[in-house]
Amino acid sequence: MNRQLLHTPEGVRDIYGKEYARKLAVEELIHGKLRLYGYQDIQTPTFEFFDVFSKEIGATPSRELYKFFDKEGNTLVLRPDFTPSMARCAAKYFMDEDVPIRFCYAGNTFTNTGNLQGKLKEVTQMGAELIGDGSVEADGEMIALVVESLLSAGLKEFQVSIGQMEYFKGICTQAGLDEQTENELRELISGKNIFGAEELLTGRGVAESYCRMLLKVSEHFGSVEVLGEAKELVDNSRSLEAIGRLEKLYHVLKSYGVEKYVSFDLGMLSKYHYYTGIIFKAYTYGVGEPVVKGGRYDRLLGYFGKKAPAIGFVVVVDDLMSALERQKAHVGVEDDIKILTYHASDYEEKLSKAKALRAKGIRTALRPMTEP
Ligand SMILES: N[C@@H](Cc1c[nH]c[nH+]1)C(=O)O
Repeated sequence: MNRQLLHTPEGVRDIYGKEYARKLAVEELIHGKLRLYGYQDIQTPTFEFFDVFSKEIGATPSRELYKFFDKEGNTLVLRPDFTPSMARCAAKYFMDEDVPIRFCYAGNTFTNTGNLQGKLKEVTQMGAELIGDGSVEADGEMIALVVESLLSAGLKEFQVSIGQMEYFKGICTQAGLDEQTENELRELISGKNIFGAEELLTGRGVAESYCRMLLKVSEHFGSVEVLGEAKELVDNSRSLEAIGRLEKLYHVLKSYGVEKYVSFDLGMLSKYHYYTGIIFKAYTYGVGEPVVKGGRYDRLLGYFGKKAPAIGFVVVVDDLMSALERQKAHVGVEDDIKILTYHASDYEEKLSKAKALRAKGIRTALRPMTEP
């Protein structure tokens, strides 16, 4: 037999038995929360036209996409990220809607990354998107929903770290950075490579005072006090408004009673360029990657022809499962199955017994008796 046939490629895996039962149970708990907040299920296709994830969208870099062709020669892409698909879908079916719409969804995403760190290339994500509401209350609802979703899944210790793209962008604009420098700097700062960032800024001749402000961005993380400190350092209106918004958000989060799960990090910058306001990530111990990622993307729908602010997040279910497993906090699953064995002679009798048990909600499977 060809043993190779039994293997899956690098970065994808089978999930079965108890592990899968637990994953489904967690998905159901989170789904319950999303529905409770009034989010409606939506399903978009697993693959889309390449343009939905193109460079202008600011989504996953092209080299990380799984691309293929259809018979007509169109380039198709396995979705690496739900957000552009949701934006496309909202623009298509809710073009004239002016009341906020709430979508929730679950499915797998695919990224063709290197084989480093044993990262999965196919992961299950569950998410929610609130489209058409640009308010700080909408930001608050999203963060509260993240907290409640994680709690409902059985996670107890986690932190939702909140950043604001506009704070950083405000300083970049004031410092007169071109787009390329801004992008390079964003990557260095997100990777906490401060030496690299300093080298870049001095190399590009950025004024000393702006260099200081930009390099300081990565130091503004921690509890709500960091907002005051960050405000002291800047004098451009864009960055100041960003801080003002975070202060209001903190107030909303206190009303939800979730502030103890929240911290701030102004150096948090996403690899996605479609974010325009707050961005956030939830971390817990046991996994290096965030278990939740999200943010505001007020201009993305415009790309698909609908002007509407939007905010959303995804729970990376596979990473959440790893964390729950390591923390020994996994949900209990009922996996008792009653097995009824039968001979050819008593099949009818066993079948009616199985039917009666199933009618009572008892999981029952029939199995032919194997002769010794
Ligand atoms: N799709 C984003 C998360 C998100 C959902 N909605 C807005 N942001 C990600 O994968 O990081």
